[in-house]
Amino acid sequence: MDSNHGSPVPIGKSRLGIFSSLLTCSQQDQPVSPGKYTRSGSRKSAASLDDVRSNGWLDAMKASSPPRKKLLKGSNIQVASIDHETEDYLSWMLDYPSALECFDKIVDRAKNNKIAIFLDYDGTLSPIVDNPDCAFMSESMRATVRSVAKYFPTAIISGRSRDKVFDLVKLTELYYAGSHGMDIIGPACDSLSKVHPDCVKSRDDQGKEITLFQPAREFISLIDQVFKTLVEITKDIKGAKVENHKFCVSVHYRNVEENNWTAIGQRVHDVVKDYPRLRLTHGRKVLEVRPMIDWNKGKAVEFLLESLGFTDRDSVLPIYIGDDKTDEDAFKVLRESQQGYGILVSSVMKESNALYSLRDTNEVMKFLQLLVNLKRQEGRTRDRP
Ligand SMILES: O=P(O)(O)OC[C@H]1O[C@H](O[C@H]2O[C@H](CO)[C@@H](O)[C@H](O)[C@H]2O)[C@H](O)[C@@H](O)[C@@H]1O
Repeated sequence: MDSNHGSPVPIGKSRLGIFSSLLTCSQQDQPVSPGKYTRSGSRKSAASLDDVRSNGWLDAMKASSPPRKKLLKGSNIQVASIDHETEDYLSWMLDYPSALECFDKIVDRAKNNKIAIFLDYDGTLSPIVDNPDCAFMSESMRATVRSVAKYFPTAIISGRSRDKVFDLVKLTELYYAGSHGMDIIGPACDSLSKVHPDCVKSRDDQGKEITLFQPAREFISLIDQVFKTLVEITKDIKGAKVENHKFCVSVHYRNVEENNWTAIGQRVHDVVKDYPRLRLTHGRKVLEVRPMIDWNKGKAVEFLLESLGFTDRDSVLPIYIGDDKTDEDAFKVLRESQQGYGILVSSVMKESNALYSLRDTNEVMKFLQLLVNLKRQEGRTRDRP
């Protein structure tokens, strides 16, 4: 397991032509190198699998012994064997078992605890699309998240600005952390202001008492200045898009022709190198300029757990679902504290600090629906005479 998530990757030039020491996260869309997970089995020996992973055995066994002949999805055609890519992915699932297959095991841990749900937005609740302004979540996903929030404290933790992610999710019953956790609205909580003097008590649009925490507040004008510069220096690159997320800036190159990636990377790098208090990170076909502060999605999870009143870590089971490199900070916090579960959303093999996996947003919705059904069933059992 790569223990260096979130820390600078070794010096070298990336495909974007940037010195990778400046990138605190490595290439996102890139799957792990072939060979890391081989068709002969998992990269780890069975003996080294921990208790949680070993509960994905059934899934993993099925995965590592796929049927010799199988029906092609949606047809009656028999194929001699599944392709190598699928076989590699199934082998990868030995290390990151399906959270759907392991659902009972996951919730079993929560028997005497409350579950708290943390959700990333892009790639988790909405599929990745070319235009970030059109990354809408489906109505069925919205209804599912609304139901989840009825039974469990639920927060969205996104790289987008808090306002933008709220405009997309549109659910007032959730808590929101925007700008990679640098802009949090959580429940009112007195104890937090002792640890974080920047906490401000406020009221939301509905008049409800809330805690507002913006640890990078002093960077707002600097970020705005850098945003304007980045818009200017990328305006002649077709497909480039720059977003101002108040505490960070995103420079998208998804729609930029590949032969211009080096140019865009170099220009962004040249701007950021003049700001020692800013750092450059790398997401899914996006470069992100962020304040150099010790704060990330993992810290946002800890902050929200505390503001929700879960000071005793044994009383809560946090579940964090995300697809991005920045979500690794949250997975890592949960993994290291052995407090909850990180679930990686990925249809390609990736190194992760998560314990489980889901393939795509559809599987995320199925998982969330299972949680809701569980609570409804518990309610029916309780109400029975
Ligand atoms: O933390 P998240 O909620 O996952 O936000 C991460 C970034 O998401 C958005 O960009 C990504 O999704 C876009 C829409 O699907 C896609 O076009 C882009 O290539 C992805 O990088 C958002 O626009 C970024 O600002 C966020 O940082």
